[in-house]
Amino acid sequence: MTTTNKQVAERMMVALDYAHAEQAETLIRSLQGIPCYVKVGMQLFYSAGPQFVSKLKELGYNIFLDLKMHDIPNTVKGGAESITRLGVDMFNVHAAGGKQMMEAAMEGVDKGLASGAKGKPIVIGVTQLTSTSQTVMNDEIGIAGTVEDAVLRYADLTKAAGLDGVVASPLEVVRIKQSCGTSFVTVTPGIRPAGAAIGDQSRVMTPAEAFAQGTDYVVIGRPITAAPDPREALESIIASVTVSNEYRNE
Ligand SMILES: O=C(O)c1cc(=O)[nH]c(=O)n1[C@@H]1O[C@H](COP(=O)(O)O)[C@@H](O)[C@H]1O
Repeated sequence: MTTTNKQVAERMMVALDYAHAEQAETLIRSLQGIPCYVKVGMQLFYSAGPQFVSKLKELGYNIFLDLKMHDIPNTVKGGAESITRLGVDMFNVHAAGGKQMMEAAMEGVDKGLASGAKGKPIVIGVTQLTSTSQTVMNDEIGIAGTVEDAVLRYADLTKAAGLDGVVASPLEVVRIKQSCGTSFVTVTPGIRPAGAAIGDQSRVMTPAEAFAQGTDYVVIGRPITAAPDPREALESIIASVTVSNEYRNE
């Protein structure tokens, strides 16, 4: 793997959206040697639990634990403390829980660190889910204005609460970076290589386009996990970013 490809791979987060640990293990084996992040979401975590996260950590993976906590501040604080002790590299909470809830998450991280956790995880706020369209946000959920403005509002709130970044679609990255600064981390799902099925996603971009917006990490699930050859799918996504000439890894 070339240095550029390695740098791109390190910013790819493969979503292990499986109901059983064995399925995730099969995928992990097929991706061996590619230095990507792996994302453990609720489907896998609720079935395979913290032990499986520890196992992935022992294999040397960087882990994004995507449990999207959204509860009263005290409960989120306790959840964040437990997650920090688990030793993941990144986790998320819903920005819609508000500033006090997000601050409580950061207090939970501090408590986890004080009780012996090894490293501080990157903590990010979920803005508007990438499956949410303009129409759904306005007419069903009842939030007025553009999706982009709603995402921006959540991003500013997340920053004010002291978190490290947000989950958003790549379409909003430029404005988030303008408003919150270039070091404010953006994690962008809703990634679809050209021609791939969009499925339940709504606000999508190709991997090369997402990196050209200046995103830090892209999250990719089904375009890899549902491919006949997941390793080949990931390698060709990595190569598509390299050849775009738009990706800059400063
Ligand atoms: O927090 C997330 O990771 C997330 C936020 C969001 O707004 N949209 C979103 O798709 N995700 C996750 O990103 C992954 C996208 O998967 P695919 O649509 O299969 O590529 C899934 O695991 C989602 O749970």
